[in-house]
Amino acid sequence: MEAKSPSESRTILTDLVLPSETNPLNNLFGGELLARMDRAASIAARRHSRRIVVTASVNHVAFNKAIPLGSVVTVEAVVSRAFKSSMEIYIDVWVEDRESGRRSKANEAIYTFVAVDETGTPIQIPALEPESELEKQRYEAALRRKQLSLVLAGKMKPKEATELKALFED
Ligand SMILES: CCCCCCCCCCCCCCCC(=O)SCCNC(=O)CCNC(=O)[C@H](O)C(C)(C)COP(=O)(O)OP(=O)(O)OC[C@H]1O[C@@H](n2cnc3c(N)ncnc32)[C@H](O)[C@@H]1OP(=O)(O)O
Repeated sequence: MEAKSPSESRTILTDLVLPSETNPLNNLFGGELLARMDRAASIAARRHSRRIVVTASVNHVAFNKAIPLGSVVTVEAVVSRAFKSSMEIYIDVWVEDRESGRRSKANEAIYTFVAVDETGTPIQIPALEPESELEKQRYEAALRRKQLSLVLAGKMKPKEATELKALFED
């Protein structure tokens, strides 16, 4: 199976914040943003694997900035590392200033998707070859995040999480 580059999975969704999608402070609901991120991430995972994909885990979400009603929001998802059947998807959320058009980073998230066959059994996917410096950094750190996610899910013993342990031993 031929390795793929992150740009082959990059998925960009741009949409408005409508009144029905806001909280009492007139900012975008967290749940609405999670849904937009899940949608973009699933397309990125599908583009990388060309298989049926399912969300295995939401590893990290940070709501750093509230996103006001009427904002133009861009959700950018890309595969940051591919393992055997699972993929880490890194999501950056940008908000566009209505006056200047300048984009600022509002949130980010990290999801894990697994490629499966028609019976729901995990299936082998192509490797990922990072190219830019940022892609390489995210690729390197992805194994630690996978181990942390597996430990939290009770699917890996902490003592087996060697990459994760190394982080605390530096
Ligand atoms: C083409 C362009 C246009 C496309 C245009 C249309 C595209 C449009 C696409 C629509 C796509 C809709 C996308 C909906 C996405 C949902 O919303 S799916 C619904 C929510 N998710 C689910 O229902 C999943 C339910 N869970 C499961 O089915 C199983 O637990 C899983 C995820 C398949 C894993 O199964 P398992 O028996 O644990 O299998 P196991 O072999 O142990 O693990 C498999 C891999 O997952 C990893 N893993 C398992 N759990 C975790 C965890 N908690 N954390 C991290 N990794 C984990 C394992 O480490 C392993 O990784 P690899 O070493 O193989 O890489």
